Order: sequence, then C-alpha cells, then structure tokens
Amino acid sequence: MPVDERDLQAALAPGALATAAAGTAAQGPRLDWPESSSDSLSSGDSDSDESVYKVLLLGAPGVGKSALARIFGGVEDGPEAEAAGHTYDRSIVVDGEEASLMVYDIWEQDGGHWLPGHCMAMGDAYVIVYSVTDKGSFEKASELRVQLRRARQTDDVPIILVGNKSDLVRSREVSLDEGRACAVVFDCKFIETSAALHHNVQALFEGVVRQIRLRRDSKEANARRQAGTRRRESLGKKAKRFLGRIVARNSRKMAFRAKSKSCHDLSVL
Ligand SMILES: Nc1nc2c(ncn2[C@@H]2O[C@H](COP(=O)(O)OP(=O)(O)OP(=O)(O)O)[C@@H](O)[C@H]2O)c(=O)[nH]1
Repeated sequence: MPVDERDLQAALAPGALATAAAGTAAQGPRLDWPESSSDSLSSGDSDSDESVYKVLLLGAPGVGKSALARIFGGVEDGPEAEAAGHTYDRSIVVDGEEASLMVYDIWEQDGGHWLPGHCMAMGDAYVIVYSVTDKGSFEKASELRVQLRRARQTDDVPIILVGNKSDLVRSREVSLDEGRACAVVFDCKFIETSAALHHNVQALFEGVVRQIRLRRDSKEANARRQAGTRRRESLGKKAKRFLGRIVARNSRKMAFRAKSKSCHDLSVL
C-alpha cells in the first residue's frame, strides 16, 4: 500500500530507517498480485517471519520505475496513483514462505529531495531499471551499478538489472543479449519486464525475495561453519583443494559462460 510522505521522510532520517520501515510495513494490509498466482497469494494472518525487506528502484527518468512499483503495490493508474506517493509495502508468499517488502520509488524524486547516498545505503536489494527503448538509460544503469558497488563494497546486496518496456518491440534499442551481457559483467541478475503488459513483474519481485533469502541463508551457513569446530585437514585433502583451485582458475571462461546462463535465473545465486 502507499505510505504517507511524512512517514517516509521520518523513515529516511539517519538511524530511523529500519525501525520506521519495519513498523509501517507490519501495519500494511496484505494484497494479492494484480495477476493471479496461487504461489504469491498472501495467506492472511500468519505467524511467519515479519522482517521487512527494503527494495530500492533506481534508474534514469521515464524508464518505468513508478509503473513497476505501482503494479507491485496494486495501485491503479490515475488519481489513485497520484495520491499513492513513492513507497509501497506489501506481504507476498514466495516458495511457501511469507515475506514483507517495502518498495521505494524515490530515486531522484521530488527535485532530488532523497539523497542518493541514503538511497544507496538503505536497501536490502536494488532493482536497477532501464528502458529497452532507450540506450542512454541502459548506460545510466551501468553507472548506477558502479556507484552502488562503491557505496556497498563490503555488502553482498542483491542487484537485479531490469530491462523494462519489452512490449515496445519496434523501438527497441537494447537487445536481450546486451542486457544479459551487462548483468554478467556487473555481476547481477537480469530480467526483462513490461509494466504495460504486467509481464514478468511478479517474477521480478519474487526474484528479489529469493535473492535476499539465498544470501541470508548462505551467510547463516557460513557463520555456522565458522562457529563449528574446524577439523584438521589431512595433507591429501589440502593437496586436493590446491589442485581444485588451479582447475577453477583454468576454467574461468567456462564459469563466465555458466554465469551468463544463470544471470536470468533469479532463483539461484
Ligand atoms: N509501453 C510501455 N510503457 C511504459 C512501460 N513502463 C512504463 N511505461 C510508460 O513510461 C512512462 C514513464 O513511466 P514511469 O513509471 O513514470 O517512469 P519512471 O522511471 O518512474 O520515471 P520518473 O518518475 O521520471 O523517474 C509512462 O508514460 C509509463 O506509462 C512499459 O513497460 N511499456
């Protein structure tokens, strides 16, 4: 649902981000996707995890960020959309588990009122949108990816590159392959959407949830591994590991190819 602008300003105050976001989202009603999917329907009141994932939409003006956010928020175009503001919270069920998302469509909004530094620091995941009909917006997406990498050097935050307006076939300036290649180079996930046709919008936000969860799970597994008692490795095992590294180095090209195959699969790391 749309969130009041004043709440949003309070939410963006340093130190208040997490608490404010969590509070607002927890109070929001659970909505169904505009397009039907049994997997995504919220199950009403449930006791599942209520932690809120903050998702920021970045991208050049006019690429369709608001259109995507409104579909997520279940807000129709027209006066309702005008009144909606720039933030949408909603719970969705992905892979049988409920997740609360707060989607922020605040990038370069309101005359730059929202500081880019804040935006880059606050997200649990980022959706960088370009329009497949606008090469300039594609280049801007790469710039944003670089900026984001700089801002979040130590964090493994999921980034999904989105080529929107895929319905505008005749005016396409960026091919599917170019989008995919860019995602591989910049180490992020990739999907093409059409907000106009509601195509892949649901897959996008479900993918965001999966990407956040995959990182959370692998972080937890790493922490468990480190906390556990480390068994002493035999010399044979060490040699095996060493050889494994060499093989891995030699097969970098293969890895690149494998990555370009998986960059559009939002359900794997
Ligand atoms: N054909 C088509 N038009 C779209 C699509 N997504 C958005 N649009 C149109 O593109 C225009 C810009 O969309 P917005 O959602 O306002 O784009 P934005 O990125 O939020 O733009 P700013 O608010 O300026 O940053 C609007 O006229 C939308 O109706 C799409 O998938 N296909």
